[in-house]
Amino acid sequence: MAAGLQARELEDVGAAGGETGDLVEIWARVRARLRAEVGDAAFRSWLKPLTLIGLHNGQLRMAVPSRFMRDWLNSNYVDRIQMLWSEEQPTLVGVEIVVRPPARPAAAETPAPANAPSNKSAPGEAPVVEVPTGLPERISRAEPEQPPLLEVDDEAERCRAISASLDPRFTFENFVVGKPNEFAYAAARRVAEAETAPFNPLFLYSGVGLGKTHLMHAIAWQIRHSHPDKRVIYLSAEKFMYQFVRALRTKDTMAFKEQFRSVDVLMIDDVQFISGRDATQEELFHTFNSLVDDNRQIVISADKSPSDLEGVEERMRSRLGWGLVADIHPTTYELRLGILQSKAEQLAVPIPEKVLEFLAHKITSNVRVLEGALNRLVAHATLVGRSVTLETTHDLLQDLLRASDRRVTIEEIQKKVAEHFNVRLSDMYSARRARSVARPRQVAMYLAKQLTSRSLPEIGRKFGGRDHTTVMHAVRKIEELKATDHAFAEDVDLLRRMLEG
Ligand SMILES: Nc1ncnc2c1ncn2[C@@H]1O[C@H](COP(=O)(O)OP(=O)(O)OP(=O)(O)O)[C@@H](O)[C@H]1O
Repeated sequence: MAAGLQARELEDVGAAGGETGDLVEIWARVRARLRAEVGDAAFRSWLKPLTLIGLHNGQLRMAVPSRFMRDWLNSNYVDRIQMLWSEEQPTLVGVEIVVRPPARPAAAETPAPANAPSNKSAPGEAPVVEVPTGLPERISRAEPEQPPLLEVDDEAERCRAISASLDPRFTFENFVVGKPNEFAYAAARRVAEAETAPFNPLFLYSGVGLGKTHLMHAIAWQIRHSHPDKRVIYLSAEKFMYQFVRALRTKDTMAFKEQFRSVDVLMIDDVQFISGRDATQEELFHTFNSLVDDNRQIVISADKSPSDLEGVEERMRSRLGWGLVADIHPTTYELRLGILQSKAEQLAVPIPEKVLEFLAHKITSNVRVLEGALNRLVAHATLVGRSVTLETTHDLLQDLLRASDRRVTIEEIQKKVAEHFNVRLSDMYSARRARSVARPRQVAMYLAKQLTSRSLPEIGRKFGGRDHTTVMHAVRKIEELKATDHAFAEDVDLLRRMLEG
């Protein structure tokens, strides 16, 4: 029998069949039945975190770590729990679920379990029978006590260790704003400057290399600057998973949960990484619930919108979309030029405006590639001590320029032209010289020269192994015809626009 139990409470426990241990046994049986009824996934999400506090006046008291969970259990499971429990103990009057958030550990202390029993009751409330410590782990505690996760005692140190990888260049000041990213930028700034979470979570998404990570780091820098006392954790979803798995392996899950659930701002980058990783998703889900309940800010980034995240559970996707979802659109010419001008300004080497315009026009894939191109020009100029010109740019960036040209292939051009002039695709490579097939073939060669960076011999090879002089002749012929035949010129321009998309 647990020490410190009052006579009145003993009566209640007695009604259960004699000993506090009976309560625990009943709970174990009820849990087993619930698990069989609802299945493993729902059980792990909603019922496993439920812990028994005790019984008073026929009222069963249980605890969960967050309000969100309590509400969910009240709407979905509490009646069933009561029914199953009543079958074991007909004197049961009701079931009450209370919130017991995980207590924050003092620095250099081993954290207490989130649901560690406490003998304190709310003022004016009758004390409740507490399940004493020393009961089987699986019943009385979510996790065993463990030393802190990163072997760093001080919690602030732990946060710093996780966020150590913030890039000093990724600040709001260095972020160039244009139409495609103004909404995401404004949302990020608002989160960084607000005293309390204005929308939760902030979900940023875009294609590769368009500035999600930059904005996340910028939020972290800004908060660090204006609220140095706030605990901010920034990490990739991959790292979150890695730490979670390590915590499982070393049985450090309590410290893990504690660490993530006690921050002021949690930022997780590239959340698409958790696709198909069920245990990590579940942990993240509970972390989110706990933080949102406490009004702590969460910022997430991904390469897709929440609803398009395949391999991510429905409840998680809906959770991710609850706050503000902001996407960054592909760059425009103006934004690319703005970014290049801003980066060029920071470099010691002068870059002619013509070169920046050329790059902004040619390299459209993403900002990372654009930056890479600029860095390559600067590195070359610095090494050989020669200034950057349009010519050196062409030479140095051949591969990049070709890669971005690859958006239109010669095969696509041949197919489109054949369709347009109603000839067979094979006529693009055949030896037939009849005007009805030779002219479309020449148009295709001309467009291949205009729309790709392939050389004349390369183009010739793609057209049935023709010589480069044949391609040159075709290009000249089409230019002549365009200059003299207006309808023909329009036809060719239309094809060009269709191919350029
Ligand atoms: N608007 C912008 N202004 C200045 N730099 C930018 C801008 N957008 C992107 N960048 C730069 O482009 C590079 C790639 O951006 P970032 O890493 O943030 O992209 P991402 O969307 O997170 O990419 P990934 O999908 O690969 O994670 C970074 O160096 C970043 O500073």
